[in-house]
This record gives sequence, C-alpha cells and structure tokens, in this order.
Amino acid sequence: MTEPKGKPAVWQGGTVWLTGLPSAGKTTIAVGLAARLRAGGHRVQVLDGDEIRAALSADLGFSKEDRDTNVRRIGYVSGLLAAHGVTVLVPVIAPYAMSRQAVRDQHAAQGVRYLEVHVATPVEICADRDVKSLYAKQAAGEISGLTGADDPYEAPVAPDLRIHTQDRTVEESVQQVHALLTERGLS
Ligand SMILES: Nc1ncnc2c1ncn2[C@@H]1O[C@H](COP(=O)(O)OS(=O)(=O)O)[C@@H](OP(=O)(O)O)[C@H]1O
Ligand SMILES: Nc1ncnc2c1ncn2[C@@H]1O[C@H](COP(=O)(O)OP(=O)(O)O)[C@@H](O)[C@H]1O
Repeated sequence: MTEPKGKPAVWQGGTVWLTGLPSAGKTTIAVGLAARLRAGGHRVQVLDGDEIRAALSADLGFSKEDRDTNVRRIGYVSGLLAAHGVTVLVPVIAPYAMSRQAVRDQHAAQGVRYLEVHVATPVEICADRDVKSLYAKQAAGEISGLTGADDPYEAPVAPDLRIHTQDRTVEESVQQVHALLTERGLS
C-alpha cells in the first residue's frame, strides 16, 4: 500500500486507554490528542464508546457482564490496529479492573504497547458537567445503573498516568497525556 503524500508516517503503534466516569473528559482529551498526533504524522484511530456501541456492541447493555464483553471487544480491535502501527485512543469507561487487566494482558501477549490513563475527575464535577444529561436523568429516577452514580467504578490502582481535569484546561490535559506518550516512545 502506498502511503499518502505529505509528512512521513510514524510507525510505532499502541493503545492508550482513557478510563473514567461519564463526563470526566475522556472523549475531549482523545480528540485533542488525536489531532496533535496526526499533525505529527501518526496514524491515529479513536475508538469512541458511543460509536463502538452502535457499530460493534449494539447487542449489549450496561450490566457488568455486558460491559466486560464490550471492553474486551474494543481491546481486541485496538490490539489489532495497534499491532499494525496505529496509535489507538480509547475513551471508554471500562469500570471493572478485571476487564481492563484482560485488555492489558492481551496486548502484552501480542507484544503491543498499552498505556492506561485514568481521567480522575471527581463525580461531583462530572455530574456538574453532565454533557449528556445522564446524571440528571439518574437523579430524576429516569435511568439507573449509571457509572459513578448508582453503578460501580473501580478506579485504577496503578495507571500509567492519572490526570485531574478540574481546574485544568483541555489543552493542559492533552499535553499531560502527550508527554506520557513521548516518554514511552509513542509520539
Ligand atoms: N448506565 C450507563 N452507565 C454509563 N454510561 C452510560 C450509561 N447509559 C448510557 N451511557 C453512555 O454510554 C457511554 C458508555 O459506554 P462505554 O462503552 O464507554 O461504557 S462501558 O465501558 O461499557 O461501561 C457513556 O459515554 P461517556 O459519557 O462518553 O463515558 C454514556 O454516554
Ligand atoms: N481539562 C479538561 N479536560 C477534558 N475535558 C474538560 C476539561 N475541562 C473541562 N472539560 C469539559 O468536560 C467535558 C467532558 O466531556 P467528555 O469529553 O464528553 O467526557 P467523557 O468522554 O469522559 O464522557 C467537556 O465539555 C469538556 O470541555
């Protein structure tokens, strides 16, 4: 396959999983980081939670079992892409430690780089942002099983990076993750 003209492609791939509560800032950071990496010549794919659920996991809900299946599916796809030189950014809640560990193990078994970033925005801030009005709906009793409100979130014990987005600009948060990638040879 011929590479597009322009900046030379950068070939090292890997998965960067951004885990955190709804409205923590996962998608915003992934989109900002993707633009920055693409400008540097990287092949980048963002596997957004909502898009993947529509395309690949439409059969799944938000039970523990379904979330685990969803996370493992996304991990499988990201591993394939990353093995072929793509930097895969995954802004997906992934609330259970065991599912996240399974994805990490799967990448290790394939010899593919994997970084976990905990977007550790406190639930009060997330509920205040409430980008999709989910916290309001949960508080009003219209939905249940919302991560962080009335469904579990197992915070990572030893992520590669933990970031606090409150009192930070989006650009500062993107820069923090970009610095991690640089340190680990992924940018
Ligand atoms: N009950 C409940 N709990 C959590 N999230 C909910 C729920 N219902 C819908 N949504 C919306 O779906 C997005 C979460 O999908 P994910 O695939 O990231 O979740 S998971 O990893 O399978 O738990 C999530 O997207 P983000 O807000 O971007 O995190 C929500 O918008
Ligand atoms: N430092 C920051 N990093 C990321 N998002 C931030 C930051 N400060 C404020 N925000 C805002 O928080 C919201 C996060 O929404 P989103 O990225 O959709 O969250 P998630 O994907 O985790 O559900 C956006 O409106 C974003 O502009």
